[in-house]
Amino acid sequence: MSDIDQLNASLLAEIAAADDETALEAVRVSALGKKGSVSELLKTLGAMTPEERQSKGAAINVLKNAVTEALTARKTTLRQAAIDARLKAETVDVSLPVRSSPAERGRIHPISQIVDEITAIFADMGFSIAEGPDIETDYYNFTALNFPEGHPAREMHDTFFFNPDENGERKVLRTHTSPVQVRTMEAQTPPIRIIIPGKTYRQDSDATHSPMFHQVEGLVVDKKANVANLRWVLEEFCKTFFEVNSVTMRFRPSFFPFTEPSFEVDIQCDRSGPIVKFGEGTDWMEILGCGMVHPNVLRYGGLDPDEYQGFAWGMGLDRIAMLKYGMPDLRDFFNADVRWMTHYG
Ligand SMILES: CNC(=O)COc1cccc(Nc2cc(Cl)ccn2)c1
Repeated sequence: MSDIDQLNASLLAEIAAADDETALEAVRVSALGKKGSVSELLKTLGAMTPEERQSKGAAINVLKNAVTEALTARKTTLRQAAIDARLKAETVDVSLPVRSSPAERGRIHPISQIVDEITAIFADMGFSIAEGPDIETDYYNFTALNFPEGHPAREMHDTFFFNPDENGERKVLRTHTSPVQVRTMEAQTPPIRIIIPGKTYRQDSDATHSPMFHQVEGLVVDKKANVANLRWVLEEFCKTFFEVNSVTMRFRPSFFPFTEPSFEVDIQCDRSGPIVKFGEGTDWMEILGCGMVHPNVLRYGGLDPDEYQGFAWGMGLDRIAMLKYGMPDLRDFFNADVRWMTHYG
């Protein structure tokens, strides 16, 4: 066997024995690198006679091509083997049962569950869902909702204010989701039937008040909308939400700048036991505020109160969720304690 045949055999054996790309690269450098065995052979051609160079040169080129092809083939094999190994290691067996621990499964936060549940109930009644900015202008959060200048709600003790911007305008963190309703009245010709879930903010924090809380408000504006319609809409909602066939509600006269008349609504329940029961009992639980949209608010929305009427309501979601889930402390909603989530989620 010639020295070229011996080199060919040993290089092909080294290439076959390389079990990863690093080892294979080392073999390539040892054969085809500047000081590689094949490169050294090619350098000997210079000192040969033309006849020797012709025969030896051809043989060395055959060797070089054979080694190059073997290196390429081996690299492809190794790459495919690496892909197969990953596929095997990372394969997810979708036929496996779900993980035992709920905490590992991940879950929907109870507030999100309640938002989905309430918006689904109103969506079934023909309402659309509207959203708006959490950072609102003073105009949409107060003025367009008929809050007079100097109203206490406009004070710092209740509302988060931003520093005035370059135009001297002071933005606020919205204290309710009502601004979205004004924006909708400006943008949409009645009939309007919208439900607005969202975060709201107030300078308040104790066992039943969190500085960030969730509200759902609703608005109906049409050529004919009255208190009887309002009562029906809220009764239908409560029966579905509290899962009872009949519900007794009490409308107590109240006051909100943006509604006239205004009411606070209680639902009859039984609070004698550890868990509040709805649809029975002789106790009352306040669940929401509502009323006929004040004519000034219709006007701010660009509507003529002689042509259109409306009613609206608002409820604190966190409070409703505490009622439904029987939770003692509102602040637990936002502590992201896995034990709490496991229990309520
Ligand atoms: C937690 N929420 C409450 O205690 C009371 O919320 C309420 C009560 C009555 C009406 C509304 N919203 C509303 C919005 C517009 Cl644009 C016009 C008229 N009203 C919200």
